[in-house]
Amino acid sequence: MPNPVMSPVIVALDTPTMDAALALADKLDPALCRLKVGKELFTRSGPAIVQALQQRQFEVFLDLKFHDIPNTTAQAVLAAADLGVWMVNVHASAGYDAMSLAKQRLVDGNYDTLLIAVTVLTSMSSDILPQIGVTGNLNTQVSRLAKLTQQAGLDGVVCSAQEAKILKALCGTDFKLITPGIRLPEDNPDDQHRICTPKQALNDGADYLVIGRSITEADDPAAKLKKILQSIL
Ligand SMILES: O=C(O)c1cc(=O)[nH]c(=O)n1[C@@H]1O[C@H](COP(=O)(O)O)[C@@H](O)[C@H]1O
Repeated sequence: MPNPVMSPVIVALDTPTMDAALALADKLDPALCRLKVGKELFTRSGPAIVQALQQRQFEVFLDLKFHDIPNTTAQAVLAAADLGVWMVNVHASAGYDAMSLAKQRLVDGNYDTLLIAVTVLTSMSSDILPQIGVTGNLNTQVSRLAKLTQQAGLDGVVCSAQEAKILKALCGTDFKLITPGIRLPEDNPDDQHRICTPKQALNDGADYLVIGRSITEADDPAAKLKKILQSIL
């Protein structure tokens, strides 16, 4: 197993091919970041990409956001844990039973893979929520799903850093907050709606920062990662 990494940055390798992902990984230092493998890359490359990154000493967050009936969700989480990944996620809106069964099976199998749940995607804003039947306040919805996730025994949630303060107060310091939608002031927000700078996110209580395009589309990804790390010193 790789050594624990002190950096809070998780770089999202949202590339279409394994070759492109490994070319990016080879520019990055496993002492300075973890890597996230998401739906596009995993669907194209499968477990081989996870193994190749682990061989390069990277800890991997497998971001497949499982959202299914309890048994299917739990067995998918176990399959991810069998790959030796550092962290895996589900959607909190799969519900308490799916989350708690998945966590129970990890505990029963003595896995140390962290299990977290997505609350409300950072690409969503309050005016979009009614499209999916959520008519209440966005922070209320994020808080409800975070509390449900904690009650189900998971290790933390994916949320926007804009909700970090509220969730740390609600769920306590041990409950991990993983925050995508991170941008330096000069970066393009792309399709993210609830964004925050790395420094503000950490000040407000985020534990990990998921950062994709700001790093992966930079002319020099390693230099951009270092710039981000310097901004949070
Ligand atoms: O679970 C995630 O990682 C995730 C949840 C969320 O609410 N928002 C979100 O952007 N993500 C992921 O975080 C990454 C963000 O990438 P960038 O917007 O390029 O920094 C993408 O890989 C998304 O799939």
